[in-house]
Amino acid sequence: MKRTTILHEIHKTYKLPPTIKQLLARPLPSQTTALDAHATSQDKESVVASSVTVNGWIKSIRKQKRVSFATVSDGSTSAGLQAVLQSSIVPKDLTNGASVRLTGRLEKSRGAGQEKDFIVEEVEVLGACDPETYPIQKQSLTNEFLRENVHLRGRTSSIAAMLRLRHALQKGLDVYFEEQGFTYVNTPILTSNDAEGAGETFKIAKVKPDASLDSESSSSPSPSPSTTTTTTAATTTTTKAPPLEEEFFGNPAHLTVSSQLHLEALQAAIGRVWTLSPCFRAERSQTSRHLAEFWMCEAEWADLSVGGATNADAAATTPTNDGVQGICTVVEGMLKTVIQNLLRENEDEVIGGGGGPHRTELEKFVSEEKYGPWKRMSYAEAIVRLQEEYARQLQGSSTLFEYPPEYGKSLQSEHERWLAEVHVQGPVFVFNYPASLKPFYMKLNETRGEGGSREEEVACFDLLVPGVGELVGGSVREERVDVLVRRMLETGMISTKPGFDAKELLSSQEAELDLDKLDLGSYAWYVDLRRYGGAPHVGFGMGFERLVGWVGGIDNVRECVPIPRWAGRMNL
Ligand SMILES: NC(=O)C[C@H](N)C(=O)O
Repeated sequence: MKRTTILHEIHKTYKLPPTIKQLLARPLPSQTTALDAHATSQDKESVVASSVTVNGWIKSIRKQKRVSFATVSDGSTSAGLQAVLQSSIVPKDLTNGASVRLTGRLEKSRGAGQEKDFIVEEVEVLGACDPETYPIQKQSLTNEFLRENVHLRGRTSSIAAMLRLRHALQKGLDVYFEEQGFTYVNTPILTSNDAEGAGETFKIAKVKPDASLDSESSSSPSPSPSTTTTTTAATTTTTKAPPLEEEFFGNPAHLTVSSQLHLEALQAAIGRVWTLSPCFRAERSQTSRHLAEFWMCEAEWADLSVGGATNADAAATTPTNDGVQGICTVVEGMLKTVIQNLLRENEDEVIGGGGGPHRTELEKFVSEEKYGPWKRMSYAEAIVRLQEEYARQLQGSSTLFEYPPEYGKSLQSEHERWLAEVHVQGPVFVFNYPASLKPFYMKLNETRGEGGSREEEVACFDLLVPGVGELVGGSVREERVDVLVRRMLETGMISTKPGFDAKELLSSQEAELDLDKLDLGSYAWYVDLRRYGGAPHVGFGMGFERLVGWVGGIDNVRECVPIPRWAGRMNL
């Protein structure tokens, strides 16, 4: 048997009934004549059967004397199925929110607004839903009300559309990375490192020691430190102090803030890797762009062209595939692929709440004719543009940046949004930030800014997009052991072994730091990656919820994740 035939047989035997989306996409039996003589048996099977059973939830119901109308949804599409029922078969508990099994036939609709009607012959209420107390009422509900009822909010059409959008975006990412020869890998959630060195990790609490290990060790001749002996004049009693809690893994553990470091280890083994993983940041931030638990799409790949000069200023106007410019090219390709896929699959329902201007804008950004390659500018140039704008603002325009832009300071969200929304009016890559603003793993450029006047800069970029600000960040990774270790020592991430002084080592005239004098702690393995066949490589990370927000035209990342968590809120 041919492979396709075998697969077809398997799909026939082990298949679930069609979803509403699948049913609505199939031709009706009355339209089968449209299938010509060349139609395959698969085509014929995909015609709607004469009797179909649908499981779903009642979204709305209008009960009339003779005939009742209900909209039924199973979540597979925003278009509900329009069910027409003889009122005589409508049970009392067929109310908004109830889960039902309906059997009947699909017919060409006589009403406007939908192509097909579902003429119901049998109704079974699988789970009733008290219409008086059901929180998901038909009137529009505020985001805050739905966050409080997060366990039920997937029943609303906007959150359900967001869930389908996440799915569609993930499929698009899969397509792009597959085409580029990447391998999808899984990285750990628990880690011994703070990948950003920014101290925003959630720590895993210590645990009580394992009692069974205790009894094994009780045969040891040395007394347990948790046993104390109290002597009084009359009696001698032995009481056990509560055992000291210990690290479960033997060393401190955290929830990961980024998969990057682990991805780098896998990259150094199989070349091109990517992941979409949960990340956790213990920031108290209450902004519309931050969550304590979020998903990040991250990729690392070997870039053997990166070995040379990495100062990308020269390449700013002609995108090349070297160094940081090469990463920007990949990120642009990835986003254009993902958005094109979405637009082609006509996922209109999930873009900006049904298309409209937001869809048109996205179409423009991914079109080579209408928008072209995305703009790129160095951090130094961005600061100049922002300072010009600030000067204009000081001369009397109504809004004034809260933070005056200054070389050497981080771009604030207001700066990022002005660059993307007003200055460029579209996505813009900002590259080569001062090293002091960025983490230890970013590669130091070989030249210090123009004329040596600026600080040392790193070969990195942020992609800023309208409505969101920073969507993606990435860099060439520092593969030179000495440069890497120096930055880690300077920033206090690693220390010296007893008897050595960090300041002295850093200022010594010796060409390279002596690793034997350093305590690399939990970063020893990361340094090893460079010592054993380390090669130039690059990577980036993209907040998945921010992508969902940008593409979906959704204002707050709390509405871009199924079950959001942020400082002060975790209802389930
Ligand atoms: N993988 C990345 O480059 C993302 C970066 N580590 C971050 O967390 O922002």
